[in-house]
Amino acid sequence: MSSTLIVLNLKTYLEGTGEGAVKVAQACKEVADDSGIEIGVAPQFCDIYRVASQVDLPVYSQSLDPVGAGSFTGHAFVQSIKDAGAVGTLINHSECRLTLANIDASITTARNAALKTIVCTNNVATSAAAAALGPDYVAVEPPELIGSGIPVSKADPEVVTGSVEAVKRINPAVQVLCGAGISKGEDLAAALELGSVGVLLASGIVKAADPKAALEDLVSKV
Ligand SMILES: O=C[C@H](O)COP(=O)(O)O
Repeated sequence: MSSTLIVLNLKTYLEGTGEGAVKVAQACKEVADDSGIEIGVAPQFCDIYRVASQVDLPVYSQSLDPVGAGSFTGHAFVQSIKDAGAVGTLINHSECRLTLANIDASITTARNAALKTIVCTNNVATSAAAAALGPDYVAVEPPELIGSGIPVSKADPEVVTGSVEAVKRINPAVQVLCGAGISKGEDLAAALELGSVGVLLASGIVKAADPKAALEDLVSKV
């Protein structure tokens, strides 16, 4: 496997019993095996167990709550997420934003459970702030480009290079992903050219008529 990382966020695009998530995850696994590029998938909470137990690929939670075992209701409990088979979690996605204090607490909670952490950010300043909290990855995504089909690597390359530079300056151990509008091989190649180590993406693959073909195109230029 190369050090490039692709994380496919299924958001709430797939309705039904979770079979759709398993099918997309299986396509990710096949393309990862063929390309040698690590591909992870972030399904709905309730599909983590189904996906992780049926497909041998890294599964991420779409978020988690910084609560321990005990008197907490309606929270995404880290130990349940881990026991369901997740290896990591997104934190502070643009569609599930947290306060800075809760981002910090979520990173600590995930790290204590040995889950990888991907903190999403919306600009260079928040990438710098996130890097100071020491996650494994910062994933910079301008919200206006999310789901737009317009790749961040073309529309706003400076937010990627600026985040890479800021993160490196603040905490060189943190790696940078980028996302928003990424769907094609040229988008991933451009993202890597800009200094990120991979991409966080969703609609371009999940909503494609043939997600496996879309994934094959995504990795075709690396
Ligand atoms: O989590 C994924 C990002 O929000 C990007 O979404 P998108 O690929 O649909 O633009």
